[in-house]
Amino acid sequence: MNGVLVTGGAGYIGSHVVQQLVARGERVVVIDNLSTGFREAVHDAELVVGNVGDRELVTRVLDHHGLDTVMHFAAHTVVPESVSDPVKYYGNNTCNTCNLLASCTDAGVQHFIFSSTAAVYGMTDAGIADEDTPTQPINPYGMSKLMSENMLRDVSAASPMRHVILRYFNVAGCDPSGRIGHSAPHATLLIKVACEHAVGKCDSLCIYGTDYNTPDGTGIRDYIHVEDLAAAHLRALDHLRRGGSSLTLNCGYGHGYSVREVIDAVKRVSGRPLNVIELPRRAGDLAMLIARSARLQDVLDWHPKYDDLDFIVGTAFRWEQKMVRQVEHAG
Ligand SMILES: NC(=O)c1ccc[n+]([C@@H]2O[C@H](COP(=O)([O-])OP(=O)(O)OC[C@H]3O[C@@H](n4cnc5c(N)ncnc54)[C@H](O)[C@@H]3O)[C@@H](O)[C@H]2O)c1
Ligand SMILES: O=c1ccn([C@@H]2O[C@H](COP(=O)(O)OP(=O)(O)O[C@H]3O[C@H](CO)[C@@H](O)[C@H](O)[C@H]3O)[C@@H](O)[C@H]2O)c(=O)[nH]1
Repeated sequence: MNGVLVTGGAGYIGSHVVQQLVARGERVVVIDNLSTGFREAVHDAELVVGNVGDRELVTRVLDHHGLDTVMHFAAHTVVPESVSDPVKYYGNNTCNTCNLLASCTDAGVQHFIFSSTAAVYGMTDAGIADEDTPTQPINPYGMSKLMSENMLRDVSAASPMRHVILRYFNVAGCDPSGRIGHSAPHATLLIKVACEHAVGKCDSLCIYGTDYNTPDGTGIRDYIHVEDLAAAHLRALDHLRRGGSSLTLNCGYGHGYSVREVIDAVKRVSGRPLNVIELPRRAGDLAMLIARSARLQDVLDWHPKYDDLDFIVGTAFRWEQKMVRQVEHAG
């Protein structure tokens, strides 16, 4: 019987994937401890509140529902926090993933799709990474994910399970219908923070570094809309169900925008002036990181629908406006 366990399905990216899975008629069960996720983000799927590292619980959920696929999003995700508290990151991202893999082996899971990150690459010569670029993470977050990738490859090699590792670049935007979005209260991601400022949640927006070796001196990233990323997960599932081999794939559009270009887009889309403060570089940041994503397009026949900065920013901005209205309504 087909069915998907989505770990971290109450979080930002997981909830968008759950929505797409349910929309095409998949049987979905979510497990999430709600540490950074929200019960309200899970529509139309069963939510089990618990820890992915709880081997007994996860095995029971997999067996009880007869689930043959796991999509693993549950993790801590804040890079600076991983530097100050590495044990938290290795514990949740690596040790809990090891327990989850043990549950998958026990329950005979066939397909595993893993949320990895561009942070596994670290410094690249030209700021562009393909899947064969050496992995040299420069922070514990990236290392915790790389260790999980390696565990997954080893477990797959020793069992009938096959996997797809998706290395996300900078994920942004929200469901265009406005049903779900990015609700994290202490977000640090540029597009979310800029949109929070545009709706008045904070007084200013900081640019971290204006002296990078880039055309306008600010950092360049490859921003992928969360709905396009979610669609890549469904393609990955189809690939594994067709009997496709295990894969590691970059998820990005293959081109980037600078911090100043993103800020201009937020001004354009919101129609609001922004109070921008220029600060020194943030520790651990790279000048540029862009995906070579031809493999994702070729192997999974994935084609982006929302490769447009103003569209991405527009969906993020409308979600922030909705959250402000909800707070005003509640007050
Ligand atoms: N947001 C990005 O730009 C980005 C980029 C690269 C990779 N990723 C990866 O994508 C995945 C999802 O990230 P997100 O941005 O949606 O973050 P998020 O914090 O919104 O989602 C993570 C979810 O996992 C849950 N969770 C955490 N630890 C858990 C545990 N031990 N047991 C059960 N549930 C647990 C949280 O409650 C939350 O709902 C993560 O694995 C992250 O590393 C995100
Ligand atoms: O308030 C802000 C926030 C960010 N930036 C800059 O904006 C760019 C993007 O930063 P951010 O949105 O924080 O994303 P990254 O630091 O690139 O990291 C994200 O993207 C990675 C994949 O590329 C993921 O692995 C990480 O989890 C996720 O935090 C960088 O140049 C930052 O210096 C600012 O100038 N001001």
